[in-house]
Order: sequence, then C-alpha cells, then structure tokens
Amino acid sequence: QVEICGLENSLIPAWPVCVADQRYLERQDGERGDALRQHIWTHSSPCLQGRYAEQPICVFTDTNFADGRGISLITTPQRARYLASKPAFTRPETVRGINQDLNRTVPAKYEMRHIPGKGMGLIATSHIRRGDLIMANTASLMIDYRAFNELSKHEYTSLQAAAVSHLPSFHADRLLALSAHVTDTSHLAREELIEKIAATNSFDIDPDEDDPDQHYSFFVLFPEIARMNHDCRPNAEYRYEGGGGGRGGRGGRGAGSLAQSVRAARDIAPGEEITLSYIDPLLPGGRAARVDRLRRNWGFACACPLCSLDRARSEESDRRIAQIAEIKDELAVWPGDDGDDDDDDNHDGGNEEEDEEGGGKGGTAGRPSSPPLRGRTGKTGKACPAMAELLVALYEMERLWGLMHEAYMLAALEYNGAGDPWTAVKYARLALEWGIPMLGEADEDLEDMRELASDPQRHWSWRRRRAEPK
Ligand SMILES: C[S@@+](CC[C@H](N)C(=O)[O-])C[C@H]1O[C@@H](n2cnc3c(N)ncnc32)[C@H](O)[C@@H]1O
Repeated sequence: QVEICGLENSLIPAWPVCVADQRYLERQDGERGDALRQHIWTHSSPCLQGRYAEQPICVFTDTNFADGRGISLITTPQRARYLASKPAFTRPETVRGINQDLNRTVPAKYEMRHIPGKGMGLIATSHIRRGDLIMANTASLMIDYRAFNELSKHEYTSLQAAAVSHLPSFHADRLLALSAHVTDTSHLAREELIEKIAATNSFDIDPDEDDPDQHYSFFVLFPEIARMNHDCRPNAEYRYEGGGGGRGGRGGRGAGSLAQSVRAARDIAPGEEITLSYIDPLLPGGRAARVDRLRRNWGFACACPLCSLDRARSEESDRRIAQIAEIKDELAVWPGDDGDDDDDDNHDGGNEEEDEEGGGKGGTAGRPSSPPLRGRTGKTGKACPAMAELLVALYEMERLWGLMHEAYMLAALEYNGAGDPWTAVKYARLALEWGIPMLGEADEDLEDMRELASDPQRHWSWRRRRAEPK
C-alpha cells in the first residue's frame, strides 16, 4: 500500500521517503513500534517535513475508526503511534455507540435549526436536566499544532485537504457542510474552504500527561458539537474525554476515547438554544474583552444576553468578574506544610499553569482548567469562610452554572481550614454533585472532595487556616 507521495503543486520537496508503507514507519520506530505495528492505518500519507524539523508531519487516517466513522490525524509518526496506543484504537468497544447521531439508539434531545444572526444552531426538543449528556463525538480531524508551526500555510492546508478526502465520504461531506464563517464560499479553493472550516469550528485540546510531545496541543474538529453557538453564560459545557492519564478536567483524564462530550450545565427547557462558551467565561476585562476576543477569533459581534445588558448592569457584571478573580487569588494561597508561609514552596503553580486562552489558531476552547485546589503556598491574608460564601454568591449572580463546582470546592476547603467540618462537608458534597457531570468522576479535585466529605479531620485542609496570622 504505497501512495503517491507529496502533494501536487507543493512548493517544497515532499518528505523523501513519503510512503504509506507500514514497514517504513516500523523501521523508523525502533523499540516503540508495538502500537504502530498493531495499528493499520488506511492512509499514512502524504508526509511533509519542515526545513528545520526533526520529523515529518503526515496524514494518518483510519476509516474503520468508531464503527466506520473514521478519523484523520495530522501529526508526526511518533505522535500518531502514541495516539494509536489509546483505547479508542486498541479497544474499539471503547468508542462503540459514542457517535449517537449515526447509530442512534436513543432519541435526540435537540434538532438543528437556522438561528437568526448566527447561522445554524441546536435547539432543545425535550427537557434536558442539569448534568444530562446531550451529545458525544469522537474526533474527526486532529491537527497537531506542530503543523502550523513547522509547515507553511500552503503545506498545512494541503495536508488538511488530504485528511478530509481520506475520510469516508459521508463523514467528509459533514465536515464540508460546516460553517466557514463566510456567506459565499463558492470562490474558495477546497484547501481554503477546509482551512476556514477548521478555524471556525475546532477546539484546542491540551496534550495528555503521557503524550511524548508536551509542547504542542491539538486543534480538533468534532463536527456535530461544532454546530453549537456561543453564549457568554452557556447552558452546556464540553469535556474532552480523550485523555487517559493526566490531570483531571479538560484535556486531562478520560476514557482514552478521543471523544468530546457535551452536558447540560443547568436545566434546559424545550425550545431553548443549546449553547457553549467559546472563551473563558471569566475572561479578565469583562464585556469589552469578551466582545473583542469573539470578534477577532470567530468574526461575530456577541449579542448574547450578558453582552446585551445595559451599560450599568454590564459594568456590575464586569466588577463581579474582577472580584471573583481577586477572591480566587486569595483563596488559592495556603500556609506551607511546615506551617510557614514561605512563598517558595509552590505545590502546583496556582493559576500559573492556565492556558493562554484563545491563542494560536483561535479555535473554540483552549479554556483554562479549573485552578488546582491546593493552590500555592505563600503569604496568606484575608482568606476565610465568609470570603468563600461571597465567591459562591458571585458565581450564582454571574450564572456560572458550569463552573459552580469551583466555588463549592473552594468553600469546602475554607470551612474545613477554619475547622467547621459540617459546612465543609456540605460544600464538598455540592462540589461533587455539580462537578461530576462537568469534570468526570475521575477528576483529581473531585477525588480530593470525596476525601474531605468522608473524613474532614484527616483532610489536608483541616484547620490549616487557623494557624495563619491574620
Ligand atoms: C462553531 S460555529 C457554530 C455553528 C454555526 N452557527 C453553523 O452555522 O454551523 C461558529 C460560528 O457560528 C457563528 N456564531 C456562533 N455563536 C454566535 C453568536 N452568539 N452570535 C452570532 N454568531 C455566532 C459565527 O459565525 C461563528 O464563527
């Protein structure tokens, strides 16, 4: 199975070997070749190599993936091997039935309709309860950010076009029908059209903890989820379950299914549009920053209910967002294990590890994970249960339903830190109740809440605030 190498009209020479021949890739592979040897790609070309790059970037397609839905990866052979070792590939039952829209065994809770001013969107057709699964999809196209860094635009758009063409035709057609954010696409070359579709509809997905390439995220297309429009206070939340290892939360721990799920962040009534937030709902800078980010990355003027508030109420919301950030900063700091308040002892970096959201290609997501609960150690100040209560109230006022677990977690820790186990357990249980659908059962922070709820006195936070100088 040797394919024609290189791309027509490519400006650079194609990767010199440029074969779809599994034997070539095996030879390159050395001792880490097991996963690849077991995995037979339907296509593993074309391949292109950047001038200073160590490895080529190829298109890897498996048309049998997920009951014949198919998947195309644009990445290095090394990373393709890593992905092929995920349960989604090695144990097909992991993804059997995930794509409910193709093999529907339960009626859909939504239908796609034209929404004035937004193009298409999804409308709930039945009552959806908070936490309910709305839909889940395996990835269609996973593009390694390396491709954007190491190849020219002409080169990576050629790979994208090949990646779509290799998919089963019903799947490729679904991708090609997505919004390209321009009304007239007739003048666009196929490469340009696919590039615009990818830019309008993809999600940024962080590498898993065991991914050999920690420096580059993936730009991932889930074509059915991509039909959901943006709202700054959405009624649904998405979660990537593709991981299988790594920190809980977005892009982290999961079933290794390379799938994204969407769940209701609050009850949704029939007739309501199902929405996601494309950006961090707590983006510093309030309305002006949100509107600017959405216009720059997705080209629309946000007219969601929050962005349409009158000036006075919008400024109040902005002040609440700023206050939430200040309080989270205060609550994240805990005295060190040895009782000191030395700033050097940084457990896991506080919020410093948050992504710079919206960077790079500007796809949906790239939103920061929840802050690590233990936060950082250092000089502590005003943190106390009343401050955590205010945080919970601010989240409610801001209608941050998909993030309520964050406020409950921080409140549980503050009460426990102050030595009030009953209120601590109440909030830990609320964090679990609201957090499980959003983060998944295996999330590390939720595990921490389970420990707190079952034995507050043995939890790391127990009376930890009481030693602090105020
Ligand atoms: C991921 S797509 C969402 C589905 C899209 N409406 C469709 O027809 O397939 C993103 C694009 O939808 C439109 N869109 C999403 N949310 C919107 C909103 N709140 N207001 C206006 N347009 C929106 C913008 O054109 C944006 O670039």
